[in-house]
Amino acid sequence: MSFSISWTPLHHRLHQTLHHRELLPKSASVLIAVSGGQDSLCLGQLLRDLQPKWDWNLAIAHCDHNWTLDAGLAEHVEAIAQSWNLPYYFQLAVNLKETEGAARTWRYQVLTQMAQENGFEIVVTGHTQSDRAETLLYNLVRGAGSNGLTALGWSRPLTANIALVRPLLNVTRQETAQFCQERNLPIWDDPYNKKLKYARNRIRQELIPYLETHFHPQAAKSLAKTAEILRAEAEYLQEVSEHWYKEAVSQSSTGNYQLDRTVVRHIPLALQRRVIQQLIRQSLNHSPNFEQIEELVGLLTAPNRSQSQPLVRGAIALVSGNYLILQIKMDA
Ligand SMILES: Nc1ncnc2c1ncn2[C@@H]1O[C@H](COP(=O)(O)OP(=O)(O)OP(=O)(O)O)[C@@H](O)[C@H]1O
Repeated sequence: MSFSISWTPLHHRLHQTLHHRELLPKSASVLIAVSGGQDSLCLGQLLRDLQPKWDWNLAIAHCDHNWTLDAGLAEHVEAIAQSWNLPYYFQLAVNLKETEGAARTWRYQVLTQMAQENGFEIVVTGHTQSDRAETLLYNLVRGAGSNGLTALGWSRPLTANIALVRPLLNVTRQETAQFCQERNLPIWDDPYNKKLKYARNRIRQELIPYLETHFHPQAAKSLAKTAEILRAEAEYLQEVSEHWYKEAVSQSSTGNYQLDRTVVRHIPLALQRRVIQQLIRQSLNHSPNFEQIEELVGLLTAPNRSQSQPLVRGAIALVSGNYLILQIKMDA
């Protein structure tokens, strides 16, 4: 049986966002990552409502952490998928550490694999504007460059053929809660959300309310806006630095990656740092920290034969004439 529902302002906003940003093409196969929480339930319901206009092939995915406090959650999400008449995919974790980081890494691996094995081109998550603000603060206090502060983009590739899309980044958590209430969606009350030992929860429940009470009533919205501005700037810088990296990089006769210092020495510092970051990533498969990058920036103008402290796996950067060479230890 098919019936149409009338669209709310939230439906229209999502529809327009999807058009403007070209996030979910018509007739695409879309796997909706549903945690059982208000944001992903709201996303699932909205996409179902918009489906007749877009002709997507929708399905639900749930990753079961297999943690004690999650007992019953997977069945709850499965029942929702059934009531929505959508295929349901799920994966059970084995001995997953009870930390935010471990859970997140595992979930993205599982979602990617589910999409790959079942022919989905896009995985969507229910991340909201509120998540974006929290992520920005979380990364800011740890010390981040514009990449870290761009905090959750609208889309990124998971593999060459599969994209991760976050369609609700201009929707607040308050709006998703209200939508779920209006549509009577059965939100799973996640006990882990209440645990203040998790940094994200403390930011959500203590820091943001504090900022909104004492500094700016729309602090979360402003932070999300900053993330949006920084994202475009970071993308631009990345594009330019990739150009310079290609200009400067080569491989020595022994196969080590090297930069031509005469090329990199005169470009702006912001680009030097990114070029060096890329050199270390490509040759050592390692994301360098700020101090490691700064040390190598210093070598761009250092005398011949200068060298860095050992980097990861004992590799060092060495100045040889015009070149800054990353030397990987053969026995590493
Ligand atoms: N167990 C799960 N199964 C399927 N999808 C999930 C699960 N947990 C989270 N998600 C998806 O990820 C979105 C964000 O969830 P949450 O904020 O809990 O994750 P997070 O670890 O903070 O993510 P990130 O670090 O990517 O921000 C949810 O809206 C949902 O789409």
